[in-house]
Amino acid sequence: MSMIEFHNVQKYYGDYHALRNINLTIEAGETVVLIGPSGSGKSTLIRTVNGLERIQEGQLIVNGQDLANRKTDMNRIRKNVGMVFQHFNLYANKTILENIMLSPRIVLKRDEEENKKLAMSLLDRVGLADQAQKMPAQLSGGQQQRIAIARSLAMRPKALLFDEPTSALDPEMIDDVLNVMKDIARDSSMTMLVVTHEMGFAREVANRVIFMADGQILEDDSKETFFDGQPSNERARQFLGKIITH
Ligand SMILES: Nc1ncnc2c1ncn2[C@@H]1O[C@H](COP(=O)(O)OP(=O)(O)OP(=O)(O)O)[C@@H](O)[C@H]1O
Repeated sequence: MSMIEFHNVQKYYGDYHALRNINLTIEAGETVVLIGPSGSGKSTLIRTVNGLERIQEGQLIVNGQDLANRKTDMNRIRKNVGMVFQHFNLYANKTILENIMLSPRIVLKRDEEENKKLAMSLLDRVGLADQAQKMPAQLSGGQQQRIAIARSLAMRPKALLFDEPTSALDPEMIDDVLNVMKDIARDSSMTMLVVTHEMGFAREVANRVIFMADGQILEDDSKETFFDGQPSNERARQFLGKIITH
């Protein structure tokens, strides 16, 4: 069974056709990078995968569940599919440790001691074990984003969605966040769908690169084809030329 399957998916905002006949299959363990110009539908596509946006037509199967079916339990989907946003979205009035422990405690009813142990090991994994008792506002943007990633991992999801996770960060913080993401991508049990313009990340750890424009997928290549062989689609080639700086 594939982790994520789009079959002829259509998504509208009112009259606006935001996703046009999306067909896409992502296998468990794959790291897929989604690129494309502003307004091409990247966020919309990624947000349909955990039900933040509903689709109007077609079939979308995530972890074996059909998201087009209104009876599908979205909480179950969100337990298995985590999301990291551009603006971290940490709970401002809770400590870093509490931010990580909250959902597993409430949603998974994880034992308190085990929950704390896992939270501390995740803080260690993102290089911030010494920040456990701080409040989010005391941390830099890059540190907050690494906490948001640790918080997603604490649910032990099967898939993680990243929506431009480094685009709100100061340049000097970006590498620390990308290094954490690369570490997760190398873990073959995690499926990752990442909207980013960080082509270094894509070159290093992506299995595939997908190019979207006007709500359509115009190119879906292995990273080798995409970066070395040149994409066959003209717009994808032009876009790539613009975002890769040598
Ligand atoms: N809630 C909404 N209501 C109406 N239109 C929307 C909504 N969300 C997005 N859109 C429109 O859908 C189109 C695709 O938006 P989306 O945010 O998915 O693009 P994107 O490729 O992620 O862009 P960016 O790189 O700028 O974030 C845009 O034209 C946008 O204005």
